[in-house]
Amino acid sequence: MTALLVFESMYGSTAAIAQAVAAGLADLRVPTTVYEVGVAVIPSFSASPGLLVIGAPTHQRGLSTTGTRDAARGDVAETVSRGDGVREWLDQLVGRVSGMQTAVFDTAVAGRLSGSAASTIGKRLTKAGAHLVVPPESFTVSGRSSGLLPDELEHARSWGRSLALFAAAAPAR
Ligand SMILES: Cc1cc2nc3c(=O)[nH]c(=O)nc-3n(C[C@H](O)[C@H](O)[C@H](O)COP(=O)(O)O)c2cc1C
Repeated sequence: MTALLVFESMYGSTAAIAQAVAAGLADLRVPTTVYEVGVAVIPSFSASPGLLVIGAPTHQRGLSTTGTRDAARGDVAETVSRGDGVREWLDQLVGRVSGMQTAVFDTAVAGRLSGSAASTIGKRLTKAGAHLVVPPESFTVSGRSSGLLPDELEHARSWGRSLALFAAAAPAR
């Protein structure tokens, strides 16, 4: 099995989680290609990855929009993602994911009211017929642009290892 991981990130935290998840998959011998969403091609039916993993920062309790990305771009000299985000990438993807094994994650601040980009992505994928091998996962940042809480990279690597196990155990579709 191989995996494709596509992420969006403004300040770098979701990018760092993406690399740690890929390292966890690699720990269990699942080669994983990681792409920032702006350069990620849409997987085709003929070249479908065994597992598609998608991650994004939580903005306004869900996926980023042009407006929230512009707001983030006002905070720093350069953001990691410079164009469209996962929301727009999913618009192109949803017709092609029926039966695909997927997993989704986000970064968010701690709290009951923070919302979850991963939950939004997961709903769109399952509605389009994809299978989530594990529930959506959130990794916690300490604030809007102040980075990940300690231990979140190890949490992400461990989640990556669990993805490899669940994807391998899932029935063929
Ligand atoms: C415009 C904007 C809106 C945000 N809204 C939320 C939110 O509703 N809930 C939340 O948990 N975090 C929110 N955040 C904080 C982001 O989750 C945080 O910036 C992100 O996890 C950092 O990841 P990144 O470094 O990959 O961009 C918001 C950030 C921005 C810039």
